[in-house]
Amino acid sequence: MLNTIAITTGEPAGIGPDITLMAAQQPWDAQLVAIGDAELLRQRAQLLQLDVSIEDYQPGQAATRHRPNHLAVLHTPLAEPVTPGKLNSNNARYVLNTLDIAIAGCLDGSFSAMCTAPVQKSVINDAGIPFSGHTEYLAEKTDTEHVVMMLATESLRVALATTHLPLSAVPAAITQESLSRTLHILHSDLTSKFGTANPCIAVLGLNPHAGEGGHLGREEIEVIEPLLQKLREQGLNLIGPLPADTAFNPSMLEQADAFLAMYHDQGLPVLKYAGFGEAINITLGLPIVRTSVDHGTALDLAGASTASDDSLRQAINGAIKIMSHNNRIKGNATIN
Ligand SMILES: NC(=O)c1ccc[n+]([C@@H]2O[C@H](COP(=O)([O-])OP(=O)(O)OC[C@H]3O[C@@H](n4cnc5c(N)ncnc54)[C@H](O)[C@@H]3O)[C@@H](O)[C@H]2O)c1
Ligand SMILES: N[C@H](C(=O)O)[C@H](O)COP(=O)(O)O
Repeated sequence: MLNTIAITTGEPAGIGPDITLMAAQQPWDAQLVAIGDAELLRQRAQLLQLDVSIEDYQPGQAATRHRPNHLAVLHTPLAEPVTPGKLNSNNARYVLNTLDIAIAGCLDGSFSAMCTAPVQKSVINDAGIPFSGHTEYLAEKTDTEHVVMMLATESLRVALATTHLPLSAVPAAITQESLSRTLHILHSDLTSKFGTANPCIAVLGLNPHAGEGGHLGREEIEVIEPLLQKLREQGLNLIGPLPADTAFNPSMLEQADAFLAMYHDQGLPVLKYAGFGEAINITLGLPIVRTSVDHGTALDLAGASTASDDSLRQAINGAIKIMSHNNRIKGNATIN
């Protein structure tokens, strides 16, 4: 079956339109449908001197394999014209409209997966719409109580126990209930989406040196370790809580299928240092498949021909791989 992947083109003043057009230049074993303003994409292609023909996509039309240098666009109108690099909060609703269309299409089966180009969280909030990130927005719009953000390269996967919240709010958000849900989702999605049976998960501590036996914080002793022990008894393969500074050592990198960091900037700098531009962001625990780039809107590069589309291409490939894995599992389930 040919998969149809919706690509939300992200913040219109950023590099989302640019990298979508760049990725459209190559063949894909899927149908790609960009969700964004068709005229914006035409103008950006002209500015970047990319020979990509923008074609109208109508919802429900038969799926056809992506043709290089063509881009099917489900036209979603901007509120106001865009200057690359210049944010305009009047276009914030447009950005959310593109996400809503992709989510609805994934839920009703029109799309097999969605792949998101970066959005500028600040300008959406400036428009008066509270917005923490795609991860939280997707959870809310799909009525999913708990999701997990995971970024992955070919050789390293880092998931987060907490996502976009101020550092001062992190300790209170690390509860046994939340950690337990996160670890169950991580365990189950590493198996179902990545084919890793009985995945080994290395869990980081919250405090320096994982609390140094309680002298540098007690969350490891009071919250994390007892929970890990309980989950081990339920069969999860868990290591930790590990001191975060030494957790990413060669032996642990060899052993662990994924790392769980307690907060955004504990885990993501390591991952992005290891593979910025090649990593992808996957939301685990959703009823739909969503992958994304590992970078932001790069306003400084919009319309300038210097942005790389590597991470978007990886994100599209990641979605295709997850879907083929899901299909294999469904096939096996039918045979068994
Ligand atoms: N998936 C997403 O929607 C997503 C992800 C990360 C950040 N953001 C948002 O993006 C905005 C800007 O964030 P930031 O400045 O921290 O990060 P950024 O990734 O936009 O930029 C960091 C640096 O990396 C460079 N860069 C980024 N993407 C690149 C690419 N594809 N090719 C070449 N160079 C690239 C930029 O030019 C800049 O120098 C923020 O609002 C942030 O929340 C969104
Ligand atoms: N935390 C992500 C990163 O650093 O790459 C980024 O902010 C995107 O998050 P969402 O996918 O939730 O928008």
